[in-house]
Amino acid sequence: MSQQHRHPGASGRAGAVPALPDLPEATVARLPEYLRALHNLAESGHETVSSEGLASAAGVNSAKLRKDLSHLGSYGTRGVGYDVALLVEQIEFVLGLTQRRAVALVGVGNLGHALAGYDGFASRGFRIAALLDADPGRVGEEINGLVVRHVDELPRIAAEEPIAIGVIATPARAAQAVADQLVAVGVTSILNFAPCVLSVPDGVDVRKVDLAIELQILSFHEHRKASLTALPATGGTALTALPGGLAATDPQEAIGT
Ligand SMILES: NC(=O)c1ccc[n+]([C@@H]2O[C@H](COP(=O)([O-])OP(=O)(O)OC[C@H]3O[C@@H](n4cnc5c(N)ncnc54)[C@H](O)[C@@H]3O)[C@@H](O)[C@H]2O)c1
Repeated sequence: MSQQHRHPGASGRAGAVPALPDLPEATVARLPEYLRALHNLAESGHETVSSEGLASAAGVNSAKLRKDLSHLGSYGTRGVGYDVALLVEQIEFVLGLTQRRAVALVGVGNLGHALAGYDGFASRGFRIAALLDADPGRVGEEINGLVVRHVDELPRIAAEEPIAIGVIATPARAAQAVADQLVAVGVTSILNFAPCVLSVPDGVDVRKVDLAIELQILSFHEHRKASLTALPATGGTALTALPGGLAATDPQEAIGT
């Protein structure tokens, strides 16, 4: 997932909750991984965990984990490690998960149906409050106990209950208009599944999920691995010819590594 837009000085949503630490974005991205690992540890009866244990459960290196958690003022206890319940509490507080946030999902087609039927949001602090679509043929359909409403009802829905996050699962050609509608009713966080760049005002955060891009990045690594095994050793520096006469001289400078 990529971050498309973030307004200046907004890391950690400064202003909304003044006591929050100003965290590096990469740390913010890892906190949900720690949280998931901590929940699993708690479920299996662990009350404490070492930084190495938590790092390996979360799939990161332990020095990075210690640095991340030090931003929260969490250093663990020498010889004991971190208190699992306390760390869950701290991370949930920082991520703003102590309140359940209302999500409006716009576009209830193939992907929208899958998202609307996914139970995992509730256990992670989110509640799908509205399902919206422009197709009258979809309006009225019930998914997981929620009835699909027409997207034009968005202002009424947002007036009934503030929408914290808007999820866009429409075709790309409709996504900008939907983003504008969400912004117009006060939504300041958008998760965009449509393969396009959205233009939003300052103060609105957009994150984009594009599985095709993830596959393309993996494709690059596959391609690179194949090219490295095909090349004879060149004393550590491989020179790979690219179309158009370009050359990649440093295979370590791969995107996404
Ligand atoms: N991010 C990913 O990894 C990923 C994966 C699959 C699909 N997608 C993208 O997700 C989007 C949805 O894909 P899909 O397969 O579910 O498409 P779909 O055609 O099945 O569903 C799209 C829905 O959006 C609705 N819609 C169209 N315009 C609208 C508007 N203005 N307001 C509200 N609803 C509107 C349609 O009526 C339809 O129900 C596409 O942009 C697709 O490219 C992304």
